[in-house]
Amino acid sequence: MLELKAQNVTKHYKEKTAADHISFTLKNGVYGLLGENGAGKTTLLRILCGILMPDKGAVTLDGISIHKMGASYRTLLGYLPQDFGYYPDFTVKRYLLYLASLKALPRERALTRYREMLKLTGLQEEEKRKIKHLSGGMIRRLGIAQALLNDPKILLLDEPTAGLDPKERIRFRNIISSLGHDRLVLLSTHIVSDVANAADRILIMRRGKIIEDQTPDALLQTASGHVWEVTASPQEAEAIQEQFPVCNVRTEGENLRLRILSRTCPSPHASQVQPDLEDAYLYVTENREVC
Ligand SMILES: Nc1ncnc2c1ncn2[C@@H]1O[C@H](COP(=O)(O)OP(=O)(O)OP(=O)(O)O)[C@@H](O)[C@H]1O
Repeated sequence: MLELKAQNVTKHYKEKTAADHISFTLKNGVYGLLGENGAGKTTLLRILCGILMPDKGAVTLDGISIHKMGASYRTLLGYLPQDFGYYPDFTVKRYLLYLASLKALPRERALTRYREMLKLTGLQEEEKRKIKHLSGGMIRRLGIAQALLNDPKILLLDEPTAGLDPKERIRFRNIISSLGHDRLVLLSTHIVSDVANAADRILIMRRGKIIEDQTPDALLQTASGHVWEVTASPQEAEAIQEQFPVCNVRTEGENLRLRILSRTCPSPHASQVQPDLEDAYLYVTENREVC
């Protein structure tokens, strides 16, 4: 099994530290890289791809620097950047076969993989359509199809669900879940539900640092006992929101039902509830502010 290792990876853009002494080891499975916009996810993925050199630290595959591996690393890699480049006037078929030739796939193999990828991503009916006529969701699926053409053992996906509607999102998640068995998939997103079911491990990134690296169950455990719900009048709700991080608010008649993070019981009327991953993510990222 492959072992992709980041050791003390650090990257600065002038005074900004986008990756700050990041270390982890990834093997086969699906990993969710969660973090708000600007946390440093794209920078980290570009470093893991070998497109960007870290200022400090190293990325190794089975103990060998990915930069030393060069082309042999790239044959193992599939990458879907946030804005992947495509040619709007190409048809789906022309585009994927063109990408297959860039990845140096022999003709027969290219055609087989092309058919398999169309099926996996549900784009069979679109093969003759020009990319400029596809929906945003179809284009994202085309992106994953191109990233998978060479059957990569390492698949890095940068915000693959950005801009998708809920139905496309679910479809995408199902594709991702089916991929992680015999490869390493790292998926970056700022949307917790994108990785809640699919990820074997969740890495949370904040201000260039990996602040958590846990299984979803362990992450839920972290927030256990710290999530509460309370019904409050709009005035009371305002006071609560000033005091505690609020995960969710919903209207209940004239009142509001608040879901809040607190280490101790925040009000005599509050009841403790089981955390979900959204709560746990907020708990971890807002930890210093949870009283
Ligand atoms: N080429 C660059 N020059 C200067 N600063 C940069 C550059 N690329 C990224 N940054 C900064 O580094 C930080 C991390 O950016 P990065 O794009 O890696 O984060 P991200 O988590 O992927 O965010 P997003 O989801 O918005 O893309 C941000 O503050 C960003 O403004």
